[in-house]
Amino acid sequence: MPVVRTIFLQFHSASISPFLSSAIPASNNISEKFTVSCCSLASPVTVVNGNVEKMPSERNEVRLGLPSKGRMATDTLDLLKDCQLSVKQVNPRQYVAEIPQISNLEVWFQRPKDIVRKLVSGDLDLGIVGLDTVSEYGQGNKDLILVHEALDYGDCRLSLAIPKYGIFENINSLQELAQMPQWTPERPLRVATGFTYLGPKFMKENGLKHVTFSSADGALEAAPAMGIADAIVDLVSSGTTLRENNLKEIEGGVILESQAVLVASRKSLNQRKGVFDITHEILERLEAHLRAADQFTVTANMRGNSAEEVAERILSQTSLSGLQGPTVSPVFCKRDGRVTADYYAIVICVPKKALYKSVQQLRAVRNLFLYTTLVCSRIHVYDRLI
Ligand SMILES: Nc1ncnc2c1ncn2[C@@H]1O[C@H](COP(=O)(O)OP(=O)(O)OP(=O)(O)O)[C@@H](O)[C@H]1O
Ligand SMILES: O=P(O)(O)OC[C@H]1O[C@H](OP(=O)(O)OP(=O)(O)O)[C@H](O)[C@@H]1O
Ligand SMILES: [Mg+2]
Repeated sequence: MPVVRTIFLQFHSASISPFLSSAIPASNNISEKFTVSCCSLASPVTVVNGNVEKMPSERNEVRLGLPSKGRMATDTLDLLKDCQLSVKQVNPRQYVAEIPQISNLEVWFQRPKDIVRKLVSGDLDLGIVGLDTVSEYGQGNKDLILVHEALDYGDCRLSLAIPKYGIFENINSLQELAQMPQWTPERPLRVATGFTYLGPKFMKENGLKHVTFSSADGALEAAPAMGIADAIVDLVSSGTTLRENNLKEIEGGVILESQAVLVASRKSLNQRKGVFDITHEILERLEAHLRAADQFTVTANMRGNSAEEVAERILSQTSLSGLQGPTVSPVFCKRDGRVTADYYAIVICVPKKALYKSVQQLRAVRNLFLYTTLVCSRIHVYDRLI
């Protein structure tokens, strides 16, 4: 289950708590990465991605970047919908949209990597992308804040994978790969990847010396069989693509565990009017939804002499006694012209991980009574944050 591991906004003060050094490590100004010196001109030409100004640009609207394409796009809209935030696009070919429930917020559809770049350049204030994209394109920039780091979709890992066959047949760990005599300065381990920041950083941190990287986009898994590379660094989810291409992951080879995250620009949060409040609003809705998604209501009808007696029976069970509740309500029926309540409907709220045990214990109690139904359903909206 998605545990919401980090919420970085402190709502009672205007400050942002210190955070996140592991996922987004050392500071690094991303605009340096896009600075190109053009040798044929007398003076160098600087190419930056987005806004060239150092300060946030003049605008009054708060901007949220959402993935425009790929598997994250639909899932992100679905999540927002579950949080009662409907993204209204005037037409599907337009890149700007609004969320009527939040005023002064513009939604911009962008490629995930461009969302990260534009957060850094100050052209977006908030964004939803995979942690892998934040880490790769954010390159440790301290301006990027993970406001929510577990949105519970887009789960995958960035992994090093090698062939199952040939010289790699008996290699099953990063250590064994590093110790292979084949890798020399003249013939290094050749790795194909789209993650040209995280890949080399990982190899360096793990002491692999003779390694070269080639950048590639898509269908990376074919590179070893084509003789273009010895290994790959790519996203893995089910593992099917690796398996079908005769590749394997190795012990110690996971570079990053990723899922969708809500990212903000620290500068925007501190300096741009409205960003903090809107972030708070979105975060509360996300939290309410994600917490509720882990909770189930269990309803059972039981026979008893009184509501108190039924409640006592239920609370005598260890798994059920710690829960708030139960709610016990009489179920009325008319018998021989008289209205009576022989049955009681009990409702308890159970976390997903306690569901099986709770249902088992309810069944045990239920055996003492006549029963009609036992219904479990996911709670869709929590009415308030705990
Ligand atoms: N196989 C996967 N399973 C689950 N999530 C994934 C998987 N591959 C990628 N992701 C997540 O979805 C994000 C977007 O991936 P997606 O493949 O949709 O876009 P892309 O790779 O940038 O574009 P494209 O595949 O069209 O070139 C990734 O950054 C990652 O967070
Ligand atoms: O472990 P699996 O479930 O098989 O998923 C892994 C594959 O998914 C991604 O590719 P994608 O489908 O995005 O295609 P791409 O290579 O064109 O990006 C990733 O690059 C892997 O190739
Ligand atoms: Mg892809």
